[in-house]
Amino acid sequence: MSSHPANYPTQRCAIALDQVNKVYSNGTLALQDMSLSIAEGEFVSLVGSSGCGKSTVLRLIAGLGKISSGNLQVGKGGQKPELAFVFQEAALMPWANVVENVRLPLKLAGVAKHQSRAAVQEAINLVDLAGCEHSYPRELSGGMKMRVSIARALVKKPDIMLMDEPFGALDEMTRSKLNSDLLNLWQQKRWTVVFVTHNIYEAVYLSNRVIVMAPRPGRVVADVTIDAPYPRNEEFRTSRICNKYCREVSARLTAAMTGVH
Ligand SMILES: Nc1ncnc2c1ncn2[C@@H]1O[C@H](COP(=O)(O)OP(=O)(O)OP(=O)(O)O)[C@@H](O)[C@H]1O
Repeated sequence: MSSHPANYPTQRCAIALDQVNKVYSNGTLALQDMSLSIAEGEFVSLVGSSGCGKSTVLRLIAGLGKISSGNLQVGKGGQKPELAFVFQEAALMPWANVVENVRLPLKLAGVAKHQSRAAVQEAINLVDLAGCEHSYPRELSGGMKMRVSIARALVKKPDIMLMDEPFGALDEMTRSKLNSDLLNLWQQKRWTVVFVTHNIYEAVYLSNRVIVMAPRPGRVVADVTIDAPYPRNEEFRTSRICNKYCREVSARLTAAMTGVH
């Protein structure tokens, strides 16, 4: 059984793209008629070959760039949700320790140091870095740096997490551990997650739905619901059902690349 209450993900729409087109200033049609609806609390992955517009979707949701036509709605009824972005590069400040790196978004928002202390410590604890508060990035492994990056995203208590290949540069063991820890966090915090990855296995393991995109122009060619309960553990990773979904997503990707849908 899922450890989510029965109403998670909710039926409330968190993000809706309706026939969105995105043309960059150099004329590149990055997205064509992209329609995608994501419910609050849902974990959705975007997969597709390089250049199919995955990062463009994330950037548009984040408000980093305008759609060319269509409709994009993030949040409901004029209430702007809190958004957090996590990139493949942890992009930490090398001269600052873990606490100062995690505190950055609060500092930029003008929150005084003494008022941010509890939130910073909570975020550090959540990513399992308690004890490393005073370490500098050069003293941390790649996986630990990514944990700091996730803590920095968590510190403002986001409603929506946008993750652009966050674990793409990590070795398989570290990626696998961070995948499990991310799922645990998601189950506690119930953000809406949009997760970009090139790794089919990771997408299936994590997601409620895997969206397969095709390039030139970028568009959705398949929307695969991963009908398997959470929590997903080691048993799920090696299960027949997980394997079945990986094969299905893989076939859809191959079809997308060869133009046969
Ligand atoms: N700022 C930009 N100006 C012009 N074209 C752009 C810009 N950003 C992206 N593109 C183009 O838009 C298309 C989609 O790019 P995007 O980065 O969204 O793809 P992606 O699926 O995330 O690729 P990757 O997996 O390689 O990161 C590509 O053809 C890319 O060259």
